[in-house]
Amino acid sequence: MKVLKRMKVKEYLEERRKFGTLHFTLIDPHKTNAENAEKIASILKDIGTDAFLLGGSIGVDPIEASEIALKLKETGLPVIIFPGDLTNIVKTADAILFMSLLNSENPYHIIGAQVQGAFLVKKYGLETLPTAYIVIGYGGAAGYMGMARPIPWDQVNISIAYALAANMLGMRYIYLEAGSGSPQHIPPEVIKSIKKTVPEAFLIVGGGIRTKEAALSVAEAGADAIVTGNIVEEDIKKAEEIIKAIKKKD
Ligand SMILES: CC(C)=CCC/C(C)=C/CC/C(C)=C/CC/C(C)=C/COP(=O)(O)OP(=O)(O)O
Ligand SMILES: O=P(O)(O)OC[C@@H](O)CO
Ligand SMILES: [Mg+2]
Repeated sequence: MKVLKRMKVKEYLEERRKFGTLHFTLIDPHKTNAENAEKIASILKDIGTDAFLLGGSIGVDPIEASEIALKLKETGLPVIIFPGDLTNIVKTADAILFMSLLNSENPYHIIGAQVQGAFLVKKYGLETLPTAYIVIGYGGAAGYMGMARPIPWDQVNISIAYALAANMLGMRYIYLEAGSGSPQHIPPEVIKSIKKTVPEAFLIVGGGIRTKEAALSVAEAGADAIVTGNIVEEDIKKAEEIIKAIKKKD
């Protein structure tokens, strides 16, 4: 595997997905400081996490976030901004999920924030990963702050139609979000149907994944990457188990 420094994040993700489901560790700068992030990063890198997502819905201090990004970068793994808003955009990251919350009721979260952030992203030289952000079910803080109209869990066809429309609009990455801390993760049948409809899309799935069984069911349904946030902060051993399970190290 080539080292990331000579590789674009997009190429790195494509290369890695050939070997199975990826794991993304989500770090929220509002909840984790640079020292703690460094510890988490070194533990989870050794177990096999593939990249770091950096972001939060609320209370992000861009100065702290840029310090955290620097620490995470020391692992050699990509640091990808997962923006809750403009304060999440920092120069020291490698890339950004340049995302539109497709099922928001507020155009600000569909195209407004992106217009406001575009010059900054360009100025910082961040690699952009064009992402459809689709909120399903619970929604959590992201759903609330992003004024999403979450798609009901059982309305599988509506979720498929969103993913198809995103793909037709040229969005390479599709993030299926159940909401941070969701009591339920994205149902496997939703993931399966979307994977079948848009097999070429890079499917990121997150929200409410807290056990290895849950992670495995999401991976087997066709997720290209699984995101875990809360469990990393609450019980790092469980996060390690999740990574080992999807990397088939158990
Ligand atoms: C600035 C650019 C390019 C885009 C704006 C991005 C959009 C559309 C944001 C609106 C939706 C939103 C608020 C997403 C948040 C995504 C995120 C960082 C989630 C991480 O989890 P938290 O929501 O912080 O969960 P906790 O409650 O566990 O802290
Ligand atoms: O914190 P959890 O529930 O793992 O959710 C992760 C992520 O999808 C939130 O945006
Ligand atoms: Mg958060």
